[in-house]
Amino acid sequence: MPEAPFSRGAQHPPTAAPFATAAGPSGLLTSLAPLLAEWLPRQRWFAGKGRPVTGFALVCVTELLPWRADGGTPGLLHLLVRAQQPEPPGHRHGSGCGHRRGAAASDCYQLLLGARRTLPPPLAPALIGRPRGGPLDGQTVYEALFDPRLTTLLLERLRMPGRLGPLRFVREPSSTIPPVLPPRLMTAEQSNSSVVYGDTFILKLFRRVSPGTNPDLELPRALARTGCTRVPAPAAWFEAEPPAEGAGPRPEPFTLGVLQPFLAGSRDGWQLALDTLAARGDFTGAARALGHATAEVHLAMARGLPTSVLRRPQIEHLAAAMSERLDSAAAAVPALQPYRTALHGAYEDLAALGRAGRTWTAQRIHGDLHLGQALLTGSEGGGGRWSLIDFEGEPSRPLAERRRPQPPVRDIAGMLRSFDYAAAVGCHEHPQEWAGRTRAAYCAGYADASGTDPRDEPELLRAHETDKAVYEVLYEARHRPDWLSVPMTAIRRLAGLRT
Ligand SMILES: Nc1ncnc2c1ncn2[C@@H]1O[C@H](COP(=O)(O)OP(=O)(O)O)[C@@H](O)[C@H]1O
Ligand SMILES: O=P(O)(O)O[C@H]1O[C@H](CO)[C@@H](O[C@H]2O[C@H](CO)[C@@H](O)[C@H](O)[C@H]2O)[C@H](O)[C@H]1O
Repeated sequence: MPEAPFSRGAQHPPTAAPFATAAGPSGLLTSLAPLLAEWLPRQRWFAGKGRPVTGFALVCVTELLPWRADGGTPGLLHLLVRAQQPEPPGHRHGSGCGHRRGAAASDCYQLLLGARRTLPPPLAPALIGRPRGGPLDGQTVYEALFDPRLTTLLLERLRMPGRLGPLRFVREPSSTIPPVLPPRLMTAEQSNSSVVYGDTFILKLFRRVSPGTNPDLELPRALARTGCTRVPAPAAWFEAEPPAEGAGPRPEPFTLGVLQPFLAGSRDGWQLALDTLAARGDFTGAARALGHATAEVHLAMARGLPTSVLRRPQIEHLAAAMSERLDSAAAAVPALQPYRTALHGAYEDLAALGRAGRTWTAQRIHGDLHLGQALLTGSEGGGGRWSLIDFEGEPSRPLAERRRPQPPVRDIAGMLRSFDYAAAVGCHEHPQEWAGRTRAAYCAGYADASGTDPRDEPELLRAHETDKAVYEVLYEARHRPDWLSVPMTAIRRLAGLRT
């Protein structure tokens, strides 16, 4: 792929004036490639772990801040690059984020690179390397999100929207973003990267990106329009409109980052559950309130976005997709093999209900709901309030699939799986009992607010729980092999075997 145009930005925060564009610098990618090949696979958010990176292709590059050769000021480069890798073993269908050619795949990543002559000591952990040749020769290149000067500039871009080369910065007209908010990079384990500004806003930068609006922008905006206050409403965002690749059509814009209010002092449900377990406390009140909050968000999504009815063909298709995911996961994680037949049974039961004339409503859902996606502000005993975040869906699923209406029980199954995880990781002496009590409270809270008790549809719930546990097996095998036993215990239970 030829190097894409290199867009030069203004040195100061954007104005409404158009930005100048210069021709692309030759040798940029060539000089960065060996450094990125070493650095990228080490990042928590790199999705292609375990497979070599065989090359890079530039999708677009934008100079957000020009660097000075004498090292006077840092520079900031925004890149979208495709990392070329062989397909993973047992791969059936793509992530939807990348291109595929033969047995090769290439996911597109968003990179923000700082460039300075020398790195001050506090930025040492951000080092990527020193390119040889190319326009960055003589500079030190680093992860820009560690540098408060550069993350401040990003906020400025969002505060005063406009275009810069392929990038478009948008602010919700009703939102006010103050000019000076000290930034700090979040250090939590994440699938993306987030910067908190003065405890007022949080900017999430998507790392693996694909054409089309990210549901983590689309759904919170739609929920805000319905008046639902359970989800922080986007205040600003930015996207890229990269040039067409080859003779193909111009891709849809890629959502790159979303700024939303920061829920200061909040605690996430995962930490809260573990703390409660450690203190041998009761989590059922919190779970009930969380079920209530989940139902409120589901009702708002059903009001504000299209819904559909799942009849026999759609139910059979849903069951077949689950079966396919199971086969694909079992090819990648052999530990699943002994349980395949029994697990397929859950999907067959679902398909049988479809054949018998059962129908369900599908709607937009969260898509990857677990305790870590629920934030409690205030104390749960003293009138605390749950909010839900991170509507991106399961990161490894194709974007089109994540944006499709689905049965809301999919989210409920996700949260029920999370109670299982908490009981296992929190070392409860009777994990299944604790998880059972917590599940019952959550479902009861959901039923109170929605009038629908998920336990009344056992086949639907079991099929979704099984699908989620299979996803988790793959997720843990790739990201946290030490935790593989947690979803594997559930797999054995769901397959009807003793744990
Ligand atoms: N609006 C918010 N207010 C407070 N903390 C937040 C907010 N949004 C996200 N966080 C924190 O950032 C973490 C990562 O956010 P998340 O959207 O889940 O990113 P990722 O998709 O990278 O996992 C969350 O677990 C939470 O601790
Ligand atoms: O929060 P993300 O969008 O990055 O979601 C991914 O990572 C999650 C782990 O951080 C993973 O969740 C799994 O582990 C959780 C405990 O750490 C547990 O509460 C969840 O139930 C379990 O699924 C999630 O699956 C993955 O998509």
